[in-house]
Amino acid sequence: MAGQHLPVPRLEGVSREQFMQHLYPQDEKYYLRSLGEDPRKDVADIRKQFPLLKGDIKFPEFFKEEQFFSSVFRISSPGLQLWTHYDVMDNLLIQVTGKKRVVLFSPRDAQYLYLKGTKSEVLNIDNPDLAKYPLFSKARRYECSLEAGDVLFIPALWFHNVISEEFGVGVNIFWKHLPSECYDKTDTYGNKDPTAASRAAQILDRALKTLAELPEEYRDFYARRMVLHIQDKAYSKNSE
Ligand SMILES: O=C(O)CCC(=O)C(=O)O
Ligand SMILES: [Fe+2]
Repeated sequence: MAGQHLPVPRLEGVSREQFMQHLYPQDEKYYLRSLGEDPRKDVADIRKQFPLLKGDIKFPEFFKEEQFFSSVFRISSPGLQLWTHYDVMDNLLIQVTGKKRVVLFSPRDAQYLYLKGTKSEVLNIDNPDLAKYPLFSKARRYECSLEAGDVLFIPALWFHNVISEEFGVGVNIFWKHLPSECYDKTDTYGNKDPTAASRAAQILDRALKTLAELPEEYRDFYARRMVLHIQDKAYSKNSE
């Protein structure tokens, strides 16, 4: 617009570096996790959402095509950390560029991880608050470093915590290890518990409400007996 003065950024006292840092902060954290066409209904498939990359991606032949669940494009900024969580599908995590540290915990160590849903409440796994999370010190950590070209197999239910040590591009592939009908049909992220597990958890909630009808001393006694019954009937016999 002729004659009109447009606002010019005031740069007095600000170096070019400072200004650039303001526009493109180096410590900015970002994370791309690709989604399906309709994120609520469709699963991510990098071959569909990024057709230009299709030819560059060759899925390792570890499973049959009908077991395929999703393939997710992941881009992370340096320093980005993903909290400890589990997914319900088998997973190949492929590092394309950059470096990542992955810490894994066995599903058997779930009792030490202070879970809320699929996530651990212990966010700082390198310097945990042991006053708040005393059992965490019992969790055995398995650590590895992924560099460009590395592929990590993360079995279903194994907990993982990921730090991108550099800007990183990766792809992961989830596939079904159990028969298809065991999984929740509404799951788009690969992290909804198998339907039998969710149903059992609901029934347990009902059992707990029923136990609450008893006075504390009785409730405690019958709750302990139920724990023993669960251990006897449902724990795997080949522990460790
Ligand atoms: O590497 C990442 O950014 C996250 C990996 C992850 O959680 C997964 O593949 O399930
Ligand atoms: Fe994951």
